[in-house]
Amino acid sequence: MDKSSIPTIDLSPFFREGDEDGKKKAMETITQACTEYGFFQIENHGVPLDLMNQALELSKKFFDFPDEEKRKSSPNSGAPLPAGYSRQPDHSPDKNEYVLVFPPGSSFNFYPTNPHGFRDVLEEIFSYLVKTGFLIESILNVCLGLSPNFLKEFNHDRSWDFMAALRYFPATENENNGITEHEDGNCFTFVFQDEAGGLEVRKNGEWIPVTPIKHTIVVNVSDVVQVLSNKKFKSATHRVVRPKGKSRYSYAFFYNLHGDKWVEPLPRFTKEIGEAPKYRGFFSRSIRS
Ligand SMILES: O=C(O)CCC(=O)C(=O)O
Ligand SMILES: [Fe+2]
Repeated sequence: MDKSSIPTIDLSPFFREGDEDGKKKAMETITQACTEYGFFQIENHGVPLDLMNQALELSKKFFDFPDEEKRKSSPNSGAPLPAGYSRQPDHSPDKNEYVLVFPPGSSFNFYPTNPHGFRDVLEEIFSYLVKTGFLIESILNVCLGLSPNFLKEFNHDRSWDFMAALRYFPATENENNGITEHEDGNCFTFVFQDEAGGLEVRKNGEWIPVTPIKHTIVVNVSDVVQVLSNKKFKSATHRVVRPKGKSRYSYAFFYNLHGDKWVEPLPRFTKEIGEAPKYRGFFSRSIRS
């Protein structure tokens, strides 16, 4: 594996019958990436490529509207969840704005009506990302040596997932923070991005740029998988550095755990192999990291 970039894995063997060798090789690379730092990219992932293009084009159009237009789809102050358009407060070190969406059909959703077709594309891509989530979940089970349905049974309720269409403002002379370094608190996150670049993952103390490759999706293993596996798989530390002279557009899809779920290292990674748990159990809360 090239030390200065993150691996890209072709998932096509999982979409055809009988390519056991292809699946095995893909899973070996995924296992290595998750053991080392919890980040990899996927291609032939099942999400239609023209839909990814459309989603990025429409979010760019939306974010280019004047504030007044964007704020028409801001959540009301009494809204139970901040669906719709929001912008990080001026005092935040994170300089981005975003549209937050919950699963299609959720009564919490509050979609922009402009540009035309944005809502349809957001709903469609959300559904595809859930399907790719099922696939990644089943692959992670096998990579961890768990039963193929383990994560699905552990976490069967998909109504807690959400997705953000994001726009990062261009860096200024003095600062370039887009999202401060963090780990995601969910199971795993998918990111796809335009060509601007700026996402970085920390590996052995060094920041590695996740160079955009058109039509790939970044998979970011998060805290729940790290805790269940007693840190066999790492929750990746990542950040976004804003490029100069241009905005950056991305989508982040959070494959979450449903509310108030007890999470602790599994016996398979602790007492069954004589290792002490590295974490105490906790109730997960499904919140944006
Ligand atoms: O926009 C990105 O590339 C990453 C977003 C992210 O890390 C997050 O929202 O947690
Ligand atoms: Fe993140």
